[in-house]
Amino acid sequence: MVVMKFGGTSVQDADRMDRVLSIAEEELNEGVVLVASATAKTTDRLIQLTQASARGDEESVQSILNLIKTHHFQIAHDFLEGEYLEKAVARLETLFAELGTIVKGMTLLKEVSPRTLDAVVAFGEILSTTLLYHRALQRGLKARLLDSRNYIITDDSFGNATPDIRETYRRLSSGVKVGAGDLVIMQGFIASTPDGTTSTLGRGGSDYSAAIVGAGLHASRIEIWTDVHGVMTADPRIVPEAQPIPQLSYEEAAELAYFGAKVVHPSTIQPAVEKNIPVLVKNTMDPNGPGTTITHRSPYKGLKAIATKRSITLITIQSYRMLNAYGFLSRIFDVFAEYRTPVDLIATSEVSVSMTIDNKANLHSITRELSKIGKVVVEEEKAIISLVGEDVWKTHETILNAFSALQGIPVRMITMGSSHINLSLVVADRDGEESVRRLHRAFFEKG
Ligand SMILES: Nc1ncnc2c1ncn2[C@@H]1O[C@H](COP(=O)(O)OP(=O)(O)O)[C@@H](O)[C@H]1O
Ligand SMILES: N[C@@H](CC(=O)OP(=O)(O)O)C(=O)O
Repeated sequence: MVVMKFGGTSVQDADRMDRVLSIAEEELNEGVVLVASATAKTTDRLIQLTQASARGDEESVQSILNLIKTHHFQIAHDFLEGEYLEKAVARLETLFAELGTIVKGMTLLKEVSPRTLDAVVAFGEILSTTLLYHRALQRGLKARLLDSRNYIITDDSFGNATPDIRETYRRLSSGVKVGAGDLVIMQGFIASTPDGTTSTLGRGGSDYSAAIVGAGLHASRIEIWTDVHGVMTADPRIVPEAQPIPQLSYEEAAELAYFGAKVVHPSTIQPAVEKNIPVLVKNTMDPNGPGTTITHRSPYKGLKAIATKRSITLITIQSYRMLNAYGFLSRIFDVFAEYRTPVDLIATSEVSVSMTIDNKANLHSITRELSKIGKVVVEEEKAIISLVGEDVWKTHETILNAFSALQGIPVRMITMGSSHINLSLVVADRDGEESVRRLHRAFFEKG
């Protein structure tokens, strides 16, 4: 059995949805679980909808709602007919009536809790899979539509919930049977708490859903279908010369994903690693292309790709009380733990510690607490540039070449992951893209 995940751009309209079903059909003899995201832009629009409701801005609420409605009804009319169209339209009407009721409540109260936000954004995936399902039936496929909320069970951290993996695997293995010829359609991103309240796995979370479903059902592989040729040597939006990487290790892929190569969601890799299931990243617009295969082993040592993470905050804490002291770092990290803020990079000297964080939600409180320990300097608008590959910094040429490529661009911090897999630099955000382009030129565009 294969799990195939299709992202928002892969299901953006009727043509793409048809393409997706053709790709899935090719693999139906193995049995397919198709995990789909909301159509491109829909999740953003649903979030805008909640923001407009919170302002009590009824005019914007109606216009966003109409945009989402028109788009989905258009898809239904574009590729469905007869009873399939009738059934799909009836289902869409019901879904939009439910959404309308929630939105009315929000607009009246001018209040949107994280729980309500999840209830609203979940409609994106429910709508897209409803359309895929009816089209699959019209195409004569043996299709079933499941609600992921009955299988993926999380805690109540709405907006970025953590799955209860054991319960989720239990429900998947007892409730989802996939035989040869079967097409099971499920939603990415959405889940529920044990009492049935809708939750979500965080933005971009459909990859994670696919990996959880793949691991829970012992899939032979997990395919992530997207709008690029695979994991590339750099973000192709920044570097048009970027090339697909045929093979990567889980560790390399996780590092790249975490440090900004958003083609694969960072958590995706984890459930696949644990069950040793290969992850393939492929292009919906070029299904016969090789894509990227992510497995346990790296095919060769050295640099594979350059990733970048923007809008980073660098926090430096300095104190002479650090000299020869112990327990200092733990006091610092307790502050980050208290405010549930992950630290990405860290560099220390005898009297100072520099750290980067991505999430600024609690920056003010964190700074206030850290000031009790030492002098704190906060620098915003930074970018992390990561050179990733097994043993990437073991050869001194990588470091020499990197610094010579970056001549004239001030490097604020440098760290080398102890796993030898990541050499990261911090530069000003405005220098981020130029740094990636120069490094890519130096390492991948020679000759
Ligand atoms: N190293 C990289 N390789 C491939 N794509 C990358 C990389 N870094 C960033 N990206 C971006 O990731 C995008 C695909 O991710 P995403 O938008 O989440 O797709 P989807 O909607 O299919 O889930 C690509 O369009 C690309 O611009
Ligand atoms: N629709 C959700 C989940 C997701 O993963 O989408 P995509 O696969 O298009 O990145 C989001 O936009 O965050």
